[in-house]
Formats: sequence, structure tokens, C-alpha cells
Amino acid sequence: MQIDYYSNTQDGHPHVVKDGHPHVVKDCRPHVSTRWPPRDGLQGKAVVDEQAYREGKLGTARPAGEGTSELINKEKLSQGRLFTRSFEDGLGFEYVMFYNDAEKRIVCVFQGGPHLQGMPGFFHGGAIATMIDATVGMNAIVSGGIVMTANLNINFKRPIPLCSIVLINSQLDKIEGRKLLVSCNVQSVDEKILYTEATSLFVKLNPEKEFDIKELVLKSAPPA
Ligand SMILES: CCCCCCCCCC(=O)SCCNC(=O)CCNC(=O)[C@H](O)C(C)(C)COP(=O)(O)OP(=O)(O)OC[C@H]1O[C@@H](n2cnc3c(N)ncnc32)[C@H](O)[C@@H]1OP(=O)(O)O
Repeated sequence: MQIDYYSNTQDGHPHVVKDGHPHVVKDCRPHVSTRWPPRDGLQGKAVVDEQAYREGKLGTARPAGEGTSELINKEKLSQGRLFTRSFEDGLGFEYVMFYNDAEKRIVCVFQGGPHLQGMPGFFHGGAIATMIDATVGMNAIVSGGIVMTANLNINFKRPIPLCSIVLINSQLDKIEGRKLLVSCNVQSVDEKILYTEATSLFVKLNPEKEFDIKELVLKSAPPA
């Protein structure tokens, strides 16, 4: 992925360029994509489609112990995808990470698409958290091997405009046995605006507990 910093686009933001061609992010201007508050009297109601539920389409949402096992089958698990790469091009997470081995640092250039909207015109906090987790997680993985997030603390200081490009600067601060402490901040490309700060703890999987990542996944999933 390349970032085109120079094209003068309709929404005023630089766009992602793939294969040498600018990728147009549709309707990312807040006044086009915003509809708030939600309509149709759905505010505050949990809506569950019972038919879809019975057919297994919402199987993974069912609480454990209530027939989940027959709904989450091997076929569904085989459809697993990395969350950050599961959106249509340009609509979700577009990013590239640069790793500096000597400094144990990762800089992620991130441009979220219009389907990551939370408050109108701004990114959803969960989308920001996801991208932070992915960046500090990658920093921990390249520094320490297979790890899982044990703790993630985020301070959201300023809302991030939807479709804007930001830098996620992450730094490995310390390794204590199996624990890796990684911090990061999210800034505007010109580094004038500090949007978010975060600290995290990653734990390397315990070899003495005799599980690897595959076993961990299998243990976490209910039996087929
Ligand atoms: C773009 C590419 C993206 C690729 C990167 C993606 C990264 C995404 C990573 C994730 O999001 S992972 C998903 C979210 N995380 C989880 O689901 C993890 C769930 N938790 C666990 O599986 C276990 O709790 C965990 C593996 C993290 C730790 O279990 P262990 O049994 O291996 O650890 P243990 O209890 O022995 O604790 C080891 C040390 O960590 C400490 N510790 C563990 N959890 C802690 C916690 N939550 N807070 C503080 N300290 C913690 C614990 O006190 C201890 O410290 P000491 O060694 O000093 O005694």
C-alpha cells in the first residue's frame, strides 16, 4: 500500500494508492454518510432475528452452553480472517507498518475508511483500539514471538476525523520475563495533534503449559 499525499481529493484527505492507482474512498465525507440518531425506533433495543439465530447465522453470538457447539463448526472457523483485513478495500482498515529493529519501534500509517465511523464524522473508539492493538501487538510479536494482549489502556484525547491519515508510533518499553510492555501514541501526519495514547501488556504464551497458538484456538472454540 502507498499513501498518496499529493492528490487534491474531493474530501480534502490524501487517499490510499494501490497498484499505482488512487483508490477512491466513497462517501467518507461526514455530511454524506451521517445518519444520527438511528431511526425506526431502534434506539436502545437489542434486536435478535430468531430465524437467523436458529439457522446458525448468528451462531457465534449465542452464549456458551446454549447450543453454541452445533452452530460453530469447522467450516465457519475455516472462514476466519484477520479482523483488520476483513473489510472491502477502502472501507475499513488501510494501513502499513514500518519496523525499526534496533529501536524496537513500529510506525503504522493508518487510514480508516467510512465503515469505521462512530460519532458522525469521526472514527469509532473500538476501531482505534483495534488498530492500536494490532500495532503494539505486532511490535510485541516481532520482539518476543507469539504473545497475547493481557492488558490495553487507552486515553482518547481528541476525536479522529473519519478517513484522515494518522501515525501510530509504538515503542517496546520493557521485557520482564514473559511480559512485554509496549506503549504508543496516535498523531496527525504533521505530528501537531496528539489524538490518543496507550500502554499495553503482552504475555508470551507459557511453554510449560504445553499449548501453542493452535491448541489455544482449539481449546477456546466449543467442540464441533
Ligand atoms: C496486523 C497484524 C496484527 C497481529 C497482531 C494482533 C495482536 C492482537 C493480539 C490480541 O488481540 S490477543 C486477543 C485478546 N487477548 C486475549 O484474548 C488474551 C486472553 N488472556 C489469556 O489468554 C491469558 O490471560 C494470557 C495468555 C494473556 C496470560 O495467561 P498465562 O497463564 O500465560 O499468564 P500468567 O497468568 O501465568 O501470568 C504471567 C504474568 O503476566 C501477568 N499478567 C497476566 N495477565 C495480566 C493482566 N491482565 N494484567 C497484569 N498482569 C497480567 C501475571 O501477573 C504474571 O506476572 P508475573 O510473571 O510477574 O507473576
